[in-house]
Parts: sequence; structure tokens; C-alpha cells
Amino acid sequence: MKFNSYPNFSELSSALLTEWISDIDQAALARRPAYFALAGGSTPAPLYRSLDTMLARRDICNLHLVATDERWVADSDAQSNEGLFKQCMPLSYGKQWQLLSLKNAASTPEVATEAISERLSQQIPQSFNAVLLGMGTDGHVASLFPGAPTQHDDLSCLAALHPQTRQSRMSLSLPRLLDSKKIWLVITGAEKRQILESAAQTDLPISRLLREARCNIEVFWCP
Ligand SMILES: O=C1O[C@H](COP(=O)(O)O)[C@@H](O)[C@H](O)[C@H]1O
Repeated sequence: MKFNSYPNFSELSSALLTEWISDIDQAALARRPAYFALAGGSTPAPLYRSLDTMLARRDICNLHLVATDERWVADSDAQSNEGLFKQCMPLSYGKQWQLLSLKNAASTPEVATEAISERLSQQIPQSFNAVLLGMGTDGHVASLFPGAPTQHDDLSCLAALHPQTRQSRMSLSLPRLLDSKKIWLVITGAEKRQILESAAQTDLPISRLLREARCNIEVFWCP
């Protein structure tokens, strides 16, 4: 794991975007599609807004984005991660990038799990170019919460329940998140840094991710 520390989010953002846009341009040059899984929550929103401006200037991009996890609500709901992507990246949505949704018309994520897993296998037939993850102060990543399963059979996703709010969610499974060329972990604040630094001694989802990853993990941190 490589830990990068920045004085503020603006510098963090610019370092990560330099790497990200270079990956995108390389794929475009080779005329290859590129696949990214993106965290929701509030931390990465400014990054997505800057990426949108950069993408809108590019002609050829064949990007496929999927949320690392989605809340079982409509895109118009402020809680929706997929809605967040569309709001933050309006210039490039449907042009430079397409979204694979983790939702369908089923009433619950439990009912939808197999169909969404099948959709993931069909539409993302290879490793992710990169997975951008956040982390909660309880050590959760995507919607893999402490004490809950991180995998469901051999499926790419699983139904999850937020432990406090009981909100229904769909999350990529740990094996699907780890099937990536690289992982970027974007976190802010002293509390999350401390949780990350003690992850080797705990059994949180972040600990399992670090233990089981076979690809490079780069942490982007600022206070
Ligand atoms: O519930 C979630 O939380 C994590 C962390 O969010 P953050 O705003 O504290 O960074 C996020 O990565 C995940 O996608 C989201 O659904």
C-alpha cells in the first residue's frame, strides 16, 4: 500500500486526476474500453466534478462506470450514489461515459442480486482499470459493513443493510472490488487515517480489503 498525504482536498484531487486521466487517455489511444468502479458518499463529489470538465474536452472515450455500491432509492433521491454521479458529471454522462446501474425494478436488493450480478458479468467482462473507494469511520468500504458478509455465493454483488439506518443497499462484493488493476482509497481526516493505520490489527471490511488485495492500493489522504 502506498500512502499519499496532501495538505488539502484540492491538491489530493489534482494528483489523483492526473493519474486517472492518464489511464483514460491510454485506453482511448489504444481504442479500448475502460472500466471504473466509483465510491459514492460525499467525499469524492468534487473529484467527479473536475473529472467531468476534463472528460467533456475529449472526443474519444469509451468509459464504463459502476458505483461501488448504491442505495435502493431512485436516482433523484439525494441518497443515491448513481444520482450523484449524474449530477456531478452532467457534461460527459451518456457521451464519454456510460453507467452500469446496480438497480433494477425489483422491490428489494435481495430479489435483484442475481440479475444485477449477471448484468455485471455481461457488461464488465474484465478487471476494472481502477476502483475508487471511500471508507466510513466504522471501517466500511462500498456497502460492506463490519460484521456483515463481504461476499454472496459466487456473485459479483450482494444486498446490504446499513447497520444504523437499516437502509437497503446493493454493493459490489469484495472479490469483485478486488478484481481490479489498481485501487485508489480516498479518505480525509485524522479519524479515518487512524482506522486505516490500525487496520492490520482489526477485522473490519477495510482490513479484509487490504489483506486480500493482489493489486496496488494507493491511499489519497488529506486532513
Ligand atoms: O455509505 C457510503 O460511505 C462510504 C464513505 O463515504 P464518505 O463520504 O465518508 O467518503 C462510501 O465510500 C460509499 O460509497 C457510500 O455508499
